[in-house]
Amino acid sequence: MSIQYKFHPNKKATIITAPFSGGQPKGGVELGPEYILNAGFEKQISSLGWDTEVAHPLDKTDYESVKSDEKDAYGVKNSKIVSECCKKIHHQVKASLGAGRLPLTIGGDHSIGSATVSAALEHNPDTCVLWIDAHADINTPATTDSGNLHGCPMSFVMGIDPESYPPEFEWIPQNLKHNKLVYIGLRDVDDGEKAILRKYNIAAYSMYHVDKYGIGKVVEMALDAVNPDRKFPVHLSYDVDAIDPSFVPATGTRVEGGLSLREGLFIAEEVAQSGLLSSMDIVETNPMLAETEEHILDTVSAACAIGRCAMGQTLL
Ligand SMILES: NC(=[NH2+])NCCC[C@H](N)C(=O)O
Ligand SMILES: [Mn+2]
Ligand SMILES: [Mn+2]
Repeated sequence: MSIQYKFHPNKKATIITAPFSGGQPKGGVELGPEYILNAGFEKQISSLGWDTEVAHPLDKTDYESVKSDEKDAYGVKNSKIVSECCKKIHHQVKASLGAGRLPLTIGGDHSIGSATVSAALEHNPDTCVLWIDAHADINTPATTDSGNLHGCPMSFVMGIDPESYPPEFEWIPQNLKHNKLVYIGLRDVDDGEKAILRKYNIAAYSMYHVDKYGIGKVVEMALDAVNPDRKFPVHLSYDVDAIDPSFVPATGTRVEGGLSLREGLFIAEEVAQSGLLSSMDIVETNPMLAETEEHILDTVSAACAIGRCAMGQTLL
């Protein structure tokens, strides 16, 4: 039986490329979308019955040559280009949703999460967010040590400590409520982020919970936390580093002790089964950090598989 998508009954999707690396210092993550598309991703999604199109909102803008490793007066790096890139992605995600299509944004680093999540919420304010990641990405410019903006998108969308934001981020709609976000896969959370998670009582399932309860129960608890009646649209923001680096080596902030590949794919399958998927990101694939050809293949294949599972591929 094929899955019914409540918010996308006509099964139309836009694959949105976000070839951008300015949210973190390492080069190569901007090549993620190209590798994923070259692996045949669009065909894989259309084979599942989706009417697909591909959008390139960043066009050929050269962000790489203007990227810098200097923190600004607010303690973060590259605010101008991150903001500019996010604005373009935000408008594309909103346009796709407005046209009745499921936006599937492929990165690129996770700084674009503030663009996609805020767009999903503008389209439907009931949307809840499943953030699958080793990291919480909820630093504010005041709490971040690294100054890397891919570690901050969730604070921007929630409007946590807005006085600390560079003016470039004033446009981001602060439209995500604290009870609408849930994490799975966490295992490297900064102290300032832990304080934020506690202060706002944000639902979070770390690898400890995955080991303790099993992934099936954890996904159920996660959906219960943000979508108890299973009626709200789901934005799935998937950082490939949630999966253990032994399966997904080519990513910029690897953390040992992650999800098995099957656990990682199960999350996407279960979101698909809920029928509530409305929009999605797959980010942080960095082919340049591979040490071997096999590393590239493993990582790109995992990114494609995450997308296929969320878009309705079943094992039988
Ligand atoms: N999207 C990611 N991979 N984020 C990693 C963030 C790491 C760290 N918490 C930081 O703020 O820099
Ligand atoms: Mn991460
Ligand atoms: Mn992330």
